[in-house]
Amino acid sequence: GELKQDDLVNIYELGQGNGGVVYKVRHKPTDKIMARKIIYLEVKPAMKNQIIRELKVLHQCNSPYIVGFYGAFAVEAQISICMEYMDGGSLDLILKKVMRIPEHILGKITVAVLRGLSYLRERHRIMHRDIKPSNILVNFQGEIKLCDFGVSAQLIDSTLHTFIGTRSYMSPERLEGAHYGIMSDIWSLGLSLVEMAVGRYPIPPPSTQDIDNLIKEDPLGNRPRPEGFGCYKGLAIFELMEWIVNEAPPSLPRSHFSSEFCDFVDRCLKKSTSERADLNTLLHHPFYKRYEAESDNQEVSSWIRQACGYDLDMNSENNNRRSGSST
Ligand SMILES: O=C(NOCCO)c1ccn2cncc2c1Nc1ccc(C2CC2)cc1F
Ligand SMILES: [Mg+2]
Repeated sequence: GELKQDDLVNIYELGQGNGGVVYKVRHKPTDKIMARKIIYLEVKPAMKNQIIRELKVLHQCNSPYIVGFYGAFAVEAQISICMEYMDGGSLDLILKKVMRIPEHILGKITVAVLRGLSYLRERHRIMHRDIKPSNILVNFQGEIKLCDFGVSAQLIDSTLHTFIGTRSYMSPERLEGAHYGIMSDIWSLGLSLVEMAVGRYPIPPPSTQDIDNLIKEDPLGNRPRPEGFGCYKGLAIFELMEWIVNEAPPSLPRSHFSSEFCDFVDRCLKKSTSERADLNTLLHHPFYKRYEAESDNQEVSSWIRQACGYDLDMNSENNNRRSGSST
């Protein structure tokens, strides 16, 4: 049945950011644990109803690579979107916990993101519009799923002006105000992969020396990050956008990553959309092929558990530590 506010009990806040706050909640009638995102919108009632109507399409968005949807409703100026609770949190929070994400895990993440993007395009004729580590969620079963994609055109329009951010995963063509589409999601995937592989937002690109320091210091990439690392006082957002549009794209050093992985991100990060690989090309790329065969989630499940500091032999219920979620 329909979700309504009075049936939900807040457990704790999962995250905040970019105009939304997310709570871990319990749905009393079914005792189901959910994530509830609340977006504040001062819009006319007609627009609010249109947003809720458009969000109902999410009931048809069923894929192992897309976060589940339970329902949406509006109360005053709040839009609530209730979705599957992912107990491993989002990849930006995982990245804060560990130094870097190892290549074999990034391979599984790439498979999930490309399959999720394919599902959204083939079955719902939509692009994601906001691919970045905080919109890729994981759980202790080792599943990797996408959230916060642009299913409601009215919600997109109503939140366009609320862009708050210190970093951009937007493609050069989108930053320039040109027409953009799925190819813009491919750029965002490439940039996200470089960030997760190296351990910091990759613009301006880290020097080879930076990379050596990153890897030499911590080859396995699992030591907790020392204070101050990664939150380098980078460029201001406008300088960042100028850099993305005017300078060479970031790339991975072949000294520390496989040539297939380096080639994969290079093809995602071509500044010209005509040179950039499209979804189908990437689905045939050796880097994707290397990981698409593996069907079990066990490897990712073990890695997520150790990254979240869970002992492998304890189940997650015993630890009531918090895990983050998308914002
Ligand atoms: O949440 C968002 N941006 O995050 C910024 C606010 O923290 C956005 C934006 C535009 N959108 C247009 N339509 C939906 C959304 C949408 N949210 C959203 C989309 C899909 C799901 C699927 C069930 C998993 C959950 C969602 F919450
Ligand atoms: Mg988000």
